[in-house]
Amino acid sequence: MSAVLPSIPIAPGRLPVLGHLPAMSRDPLQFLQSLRRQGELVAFHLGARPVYLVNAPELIRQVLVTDAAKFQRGKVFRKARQLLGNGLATADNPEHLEQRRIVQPAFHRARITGYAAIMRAEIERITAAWPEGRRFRLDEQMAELTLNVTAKSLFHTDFSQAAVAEIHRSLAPVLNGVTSRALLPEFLEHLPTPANRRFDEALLRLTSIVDKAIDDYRASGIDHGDLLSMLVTGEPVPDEEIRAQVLNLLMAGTETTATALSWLGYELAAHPAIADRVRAELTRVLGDRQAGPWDLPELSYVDRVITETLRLHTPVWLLMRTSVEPVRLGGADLPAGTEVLVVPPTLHRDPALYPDPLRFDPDRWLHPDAKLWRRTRFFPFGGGAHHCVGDNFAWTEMALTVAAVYRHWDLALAPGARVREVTRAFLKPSSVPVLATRVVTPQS
Ligand code: HEM
Repeated sequence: MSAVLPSIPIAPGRLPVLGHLPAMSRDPLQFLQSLRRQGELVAFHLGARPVYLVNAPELIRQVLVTDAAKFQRGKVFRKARQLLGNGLATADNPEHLEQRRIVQPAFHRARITGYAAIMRAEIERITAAWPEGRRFRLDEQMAELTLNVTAKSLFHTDFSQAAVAEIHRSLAPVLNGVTSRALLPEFLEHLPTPANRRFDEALLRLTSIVDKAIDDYRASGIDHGDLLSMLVTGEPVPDEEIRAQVLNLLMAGTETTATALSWLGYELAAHPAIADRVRAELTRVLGDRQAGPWDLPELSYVDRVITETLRLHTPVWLLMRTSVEPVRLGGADLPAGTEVLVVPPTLHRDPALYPDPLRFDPDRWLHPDAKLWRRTRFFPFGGGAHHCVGDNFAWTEMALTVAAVYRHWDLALAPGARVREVTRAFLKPSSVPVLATRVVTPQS
C-alpha cells in the first residue's frame, strides 16, 4: 500500500524516493513534533512506505485502548521478535495474551512489596559507594541500579560485576539497533557497517550471559519462587522461550526506569528549590526511617515529581501499531495493513494541553483536572492490552530511589555539564555528571 488517503495531510518536505527518511534519520523526535500542528492524523513516508502519525489524545486512546484488537504491534516489534525472541514485550496475539497470563502474576502488588526489600538494599549498596565531592555519572549509576533490581527481583540472578558491565555495554547498541532497523529500509541492516557489527556482537554477548544465568539457575535446582522459577520449573518451556522472556524484561525494565531516574536527577539538580521540597516532605513523612512501599501514598510531592519527569522526559517516545483490519480513525477509513505511530512526547509537550510545557513544574499536577489528564492525555506507560506490565514495579523503584537519595544526598550538576536529549531507543539524557554532597540531618 503506498498511496496516502486523500483526506489526510502529508508532511511537508517529501523527497523523491527517500520520502521523509532524511528528516527522520536526522532528528526523529523533532521531525515528528513538527507535524503535531498539521492535523490529528498526518502521513509521512519512510522511502515509499506511508506511515500515519496519530496526534489527538482521543485518537491515541482509540488506537491503544478501545480499538486495540484491530491493531498488531507493528514493525519495530516484528523486528525485535526476530532478534530477541518472542517474549512479553515483543509478542503479538494470540501468543501475547498467553504470555501476559504467565508474566503478570510476577507484577502483582503483593509481589512488588516483596521486591521493595531488594530495591532498598540495592539503592543502599550503590549510594554507599558514591564519592562525596567527586564527579560521577548519575545515569550510569541508575543503569546499574535498575539492572540489578530487575535481575534480582524477577530472576533471582546475581550477575557478576563483569556480567553487569557486559550487559551495560550491550543493552544500548541492541536496543538502538532494533529501533533503527524497524524504521529504516531492510537492506541497510545487511551492510557490513560498524554499527551493524556492534549490534551483532552486542546481541551475542547478551544472549550468552542470559543463557549462562538460565543454566546456573537450572543447575542449582532451587525454586526461588520468582518469575524465572515459574518459567524453568512450570510446564516445560523451551530454553529459547525462557531466554526471550528474560531478554525482553531486561530490555523493557532496566533502561526505561534508569532513563526516568536520570532525568529526574537532572531536573532536581537544575531546580534546587524543588529538591529542597522533596527533602522536606521526606523528613516530615519518614523522620529517620527508610521509606517502604507503604509510605508512597503519603509522599505526594515525590509522586508529582515523578509524574512531571515522565511527562517532560517520556522515556518510551515511540509506539508503533499496524492495523489488521479496516479502522475508521479521525474521519479516515484506514485499510488493513496501515502503519500508525503514537509519539507520547509530542502530546506531553503540547502547549495547548500543558501550558509552558518545557517548564519542569511538578505542581501542574495539582490542577483540579489533573486526574482526568492522567487518564486522557498522559501515556508514559502506553495503554490498553500492551500497557506496561511493570508500571507499579517501576514507580515503586523510582519513589524508593528518590526517598533514599534525597533524604541523604544533595546532587548538583558537575561544573561544565551540558546535558542534551538524545533520541535513541529511549529518550535519554546524553549523560548526567553530578557532584554529590551528604546532607547533614539532625538524626544523621
Ligand atoms: C519508567 C519506567 C518504564 C516506562 C516509561 C515503561 C514504558 C512502557 C510502555 C510505553 C509500554 C507500552 C509499549 C507499547 O504499547 O507498545 C511498556 C510495555 C512493557 N513494559 Fe514497561 N516501562 C517502564 C518500566 C518497566 C519495567 C520496570 C518492566 C519490567 C521489569 C517493564 C516491562 C514491560 C513489558 C514486559 C511491556 C510489554 C507489555 C505487554 O505488551 O503486555 N517496563 N512499557
